Amino acid sequence: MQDTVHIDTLIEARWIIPVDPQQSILNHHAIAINQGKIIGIQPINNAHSRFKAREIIALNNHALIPGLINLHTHAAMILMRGLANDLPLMEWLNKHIWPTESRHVNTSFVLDGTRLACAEMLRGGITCFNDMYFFPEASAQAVLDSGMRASLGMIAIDFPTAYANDADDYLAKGMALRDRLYSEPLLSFCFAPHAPYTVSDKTLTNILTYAEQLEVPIHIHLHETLDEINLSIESHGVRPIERMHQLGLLSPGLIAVHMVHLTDNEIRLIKQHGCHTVHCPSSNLKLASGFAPVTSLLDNNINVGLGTDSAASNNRLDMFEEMRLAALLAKASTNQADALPAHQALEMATINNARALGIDEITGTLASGKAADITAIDFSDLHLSPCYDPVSHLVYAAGREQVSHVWVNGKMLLEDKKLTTLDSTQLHNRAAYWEECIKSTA
Ligand SMILES: CSC[C@H]1O[C@@H](n2cnc3c(O)ncnc32)[C@H](O)[C@@H]1O
Ligand SMILES: [Zn+2]
Repeated sequence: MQDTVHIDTLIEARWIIPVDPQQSILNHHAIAINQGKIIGIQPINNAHSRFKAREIIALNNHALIPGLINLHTHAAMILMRGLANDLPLMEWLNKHIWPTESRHVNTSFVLDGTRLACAEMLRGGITCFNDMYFFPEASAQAVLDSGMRASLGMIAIDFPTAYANDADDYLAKGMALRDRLYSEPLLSFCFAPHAPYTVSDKTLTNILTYAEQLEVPIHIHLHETLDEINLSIESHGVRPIERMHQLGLLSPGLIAVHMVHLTDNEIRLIKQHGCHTVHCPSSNLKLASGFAPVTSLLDNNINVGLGTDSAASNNRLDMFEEMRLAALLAKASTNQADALPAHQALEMATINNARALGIDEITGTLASGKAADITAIDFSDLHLSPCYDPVSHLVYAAGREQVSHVWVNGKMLLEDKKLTTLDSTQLHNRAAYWEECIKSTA
């Protein structure tokens, strides 16, 4: 007879989907959580004899999955959602987004925008995101307020903004922030040079040196559009991936976002160097950037994660949408119905993303010893009944509206669809304020 173990929380569920290659789906099991960590996953009856929980949450018609991770976003840009639509990337950036950013983006914009984005992401079952934006100290504050996990970009872009004067200033500010918040358990950092067309060789080389010293990943937009590739050939004589290769940036520390226009040789290089890639299907479709060769990347055992990009180009921060689109696009673009099956889409949104961020020992699957970053999906709606395969429903039939509960590091941040850390009324008021500001200068 084993001793009873006193724990914080026991969550019972109809299905537990660990997204762990060693584990299949578990029916009528419970997850035991103590001090922020998963300490056991057992059949419900066994769990009750083994654990005495301060709080028991019975989710009898729900699935529990690892918290979804958004591997590429610019959270604060949610305040520009719907501002400029139906445009290709360069026109969208040059004529609309960059002028608006230059007029309005400051600490308070980023704080309000990132809080609003955290609210949307939590309501959609996202527990962690990888961000790239100006004033990351304000993003950090919003993330801490929300209780989410995040990786923040130490950004660099070779033009001055209200945030920094030049590349060295951007990097100094980013690294000072990292030094200050280094011990925050839910925060991590990436270097985030914006893109090949906005960052010089010198800045990229400096970033590489710092990234190697500090053992921090580099997060960059890469091969997003044909315009980007043509610009690189005009300015540098080579395509962007070749340039990154020449500069020494291709490595397992690189998180390359978009990766839309790739030759076989470029795929070989990415594989050889163990780079991580991020597929952003909605953003690529909406900006007409093209179709990333995701199936070829996966067939070459390249790690492919999933991201939303910003709410200004997507226009949602919805990882259910990205999983479904990734799966459907892979099938249509290869004429293979078995390309990118549902479970693989779920892996991309969880463990693949955690691996890219170097936090796969902490999160990305449901297993004993990992942080309790958990998303519960309610299967009671009519469109999810009957259910032969919960993973199929998660990717092809369910949506973020079915997310009922979210825990990060054992703390419940969404309870019965209600945010526990962020104030929705305040978020509405601040969004209305920014709408007026931006409209007044349009
Ligand atoms: C240096 S902060 C981030 C910078 O990136 C811009 N941005 C947003 N979405 C995209 C995209 O899809 N491709 C390239 N750049 C993008 C954003 O407006 C900020 O200026
Ligand atoms: Zn982006």
